[in-house]
Amino acid sequence: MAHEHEHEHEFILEIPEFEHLSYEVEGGIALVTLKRPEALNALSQDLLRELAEVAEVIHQDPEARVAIFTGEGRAFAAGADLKEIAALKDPFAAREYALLGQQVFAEIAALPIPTIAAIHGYALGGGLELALACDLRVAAKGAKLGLPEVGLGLIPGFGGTQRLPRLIGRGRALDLIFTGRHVEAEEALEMGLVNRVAEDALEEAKRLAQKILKNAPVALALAKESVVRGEAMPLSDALEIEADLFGYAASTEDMKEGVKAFLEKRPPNFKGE
Ligand SMILES: C/C=C/C(=O)SCCNC(=O)CCNC(=O)[C@H](O)C(C)(C)COP(=O)(O)OP(=O)(O)OC[C@H]1O[C@@H](n2cnc3c(N)ncnc32)[C@H](O)[C@@H]1OP(=O)(O)O
Repeated sequence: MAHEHEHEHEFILEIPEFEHLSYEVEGGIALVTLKRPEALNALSQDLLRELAEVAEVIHQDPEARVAIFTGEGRAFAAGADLKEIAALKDPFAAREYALLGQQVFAEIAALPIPTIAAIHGYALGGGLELALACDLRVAAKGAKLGLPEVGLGLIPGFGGTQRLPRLIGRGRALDLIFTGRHVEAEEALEMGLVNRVAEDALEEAKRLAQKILKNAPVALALAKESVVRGEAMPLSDALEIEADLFGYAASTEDMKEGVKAFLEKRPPNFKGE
């Protein structure tokens, strides 16, 4: 233990060797790129497990202040891997499969930093469900989003029946779930399914991340925590949490700096403390 003690100020982040995705961080932005372009980034169990690992890396990486999820090739992700779904032996195996996807996406949804899905090409089924586990969605013009599962005799099983109605309302969600239709970026924007539409989704997601990065890091984490925890509670309890987290935010050095900078008519210099 003495040895560990000597190095207590050194923190070495171990990044696993990923096979089906890549992870890089630049200027506070963590970029996760799905890398199964030959299958339109279909979410195999191996890829899902790597997504869980990368969520853990993001959690631990002090350099990662906003995360963007994107896909290599011509799609964000065309859903769960249908070859693997075809091989599921019985309802129990299929239930485990849904639970795996749900757990992985729950870990992404619970990340303490803002997350953005940069969607181009297709975000279908599990691919859209991954995007729904992110805080924000940016779509490229021409992108197609949908939950086509009922056309395969399935239902959305990686959180789609829960996160979609919470995001866009029950009526609009059931329209997409019952018809399985693909909505284009512009319609997705109208229904509140995406936050922004641009020529280049990744560039726009990076611009959005830059705007977010100007703000106080602890405040961002607390704001997200308040929204996420509040969703699962009655309003009166959730408001209490909001007040507690507001109290916490008000005790940070960044709050002092933010208010001081405003009064001195200069941009703030936040330290994340
Ligand atoms: C709980 C979650 C459940 C689910 O997510 S269920 C799955 C929901 N998703 C879907 O149903 C979408 C399936 N994919 C498609 O409908 C089509 O693709 C597209 C409309 C997205 C694109 O069509 P096109 O441009 O003609 O490309 P292509 O030749 O179909 O796809 C290129 C390669 O990608 C493979 N692929 C696409 N989606 C999946 C998938 N979801 N699972 C496994 N493989 C997939 C194909 O098979 C093919 O591969 P090869 O070149 O070897 O024929």
